[in-house]
Amino acid sequence: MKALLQCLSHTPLVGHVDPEQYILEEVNNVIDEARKRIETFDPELVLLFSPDHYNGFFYDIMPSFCIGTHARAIGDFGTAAGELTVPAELSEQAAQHVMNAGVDVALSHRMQVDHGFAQPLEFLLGGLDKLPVIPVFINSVAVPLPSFQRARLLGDALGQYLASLNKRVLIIGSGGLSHQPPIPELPTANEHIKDRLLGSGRDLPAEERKARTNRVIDAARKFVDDQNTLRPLNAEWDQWFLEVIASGNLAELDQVNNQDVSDQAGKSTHEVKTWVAAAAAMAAFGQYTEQARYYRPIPEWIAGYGALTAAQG
Ligand SMILES: O=C(O)CCC(=O)/C=C/C=C(\O)C(=O)O
Ligand SMILES: [Fe+2]
Repeated sequence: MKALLQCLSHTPLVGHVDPEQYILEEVNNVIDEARKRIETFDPELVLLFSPDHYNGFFYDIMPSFCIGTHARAIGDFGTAAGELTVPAELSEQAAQHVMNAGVDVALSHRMQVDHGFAQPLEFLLGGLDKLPVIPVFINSVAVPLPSFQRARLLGDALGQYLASLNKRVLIIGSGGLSHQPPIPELPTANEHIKDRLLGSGRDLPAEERKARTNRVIDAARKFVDDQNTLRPLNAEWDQWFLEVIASGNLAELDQVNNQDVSDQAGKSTHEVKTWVAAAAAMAAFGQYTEQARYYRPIPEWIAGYGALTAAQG
């Protein structure tokens, strides 16, 4: 088996605002099982698709997609901080291959990443530096957003390249499903936040980082009490999306309209494009079959929380 697909929601709220113990245990069990499957697969390389939340990518220059040859996690919300182990040459070759395939991707020799990248590496592999990781950013919050089709084509191009390497590749999609946590938006931001979104947020003072973290925690507590304080989770949309990913009929998503997704499932639901890209990369290795699936709306995490594993065959 040359590739294994693991899609997993992330949440910065874990450990800050948690659901009831039995739900926490259920999720921990899902992660443990995913981790065991990965250990058995014994990957030599990881392809990780993740969004960012205005911690590494800003409106001074916002690419739709970016591949890193070096990446450092900032350690927000208590996630791990430090360098990822990135195979620089492979990342650069992968970027060239993607460009040759007709998908224009940015390249970063100094990528700054947040919990979107760090959390799956910690949960699934036990740390940031356990295995070589090609980090791929997909803009999922800063309009204008890339389309579902472009995310699929990005994933397909990367999968084609990795399939040629003759390595065991773990492909991870980090984020989703329906959710709309409080993330500032440029048109409605005050002057200070606007400046942060334009790039000064790259190096946030500790006090402001703390305030920002607390703001999200407060919002989660309010959301638990009243799910109309933010856009409500949409389990029906999530189940539909999971079914499409599991079926492998990814081109079905090409027609999905970004505005409809924001309206129906929440503005951060675009993070599921990491799943689309990851599944498309997996499909480039050959037909895949779903191995495991989990879904539960978890208001404490402001998330339709899900996981999906697929293997070749
Ligand atoms: O306060 C901010 O600017 C950012 C808040 C933030 O990072 C929230 C992130 C939420 C998720 O990553 C998620 O639910 O997927
Ligand atoms: Fe996120």
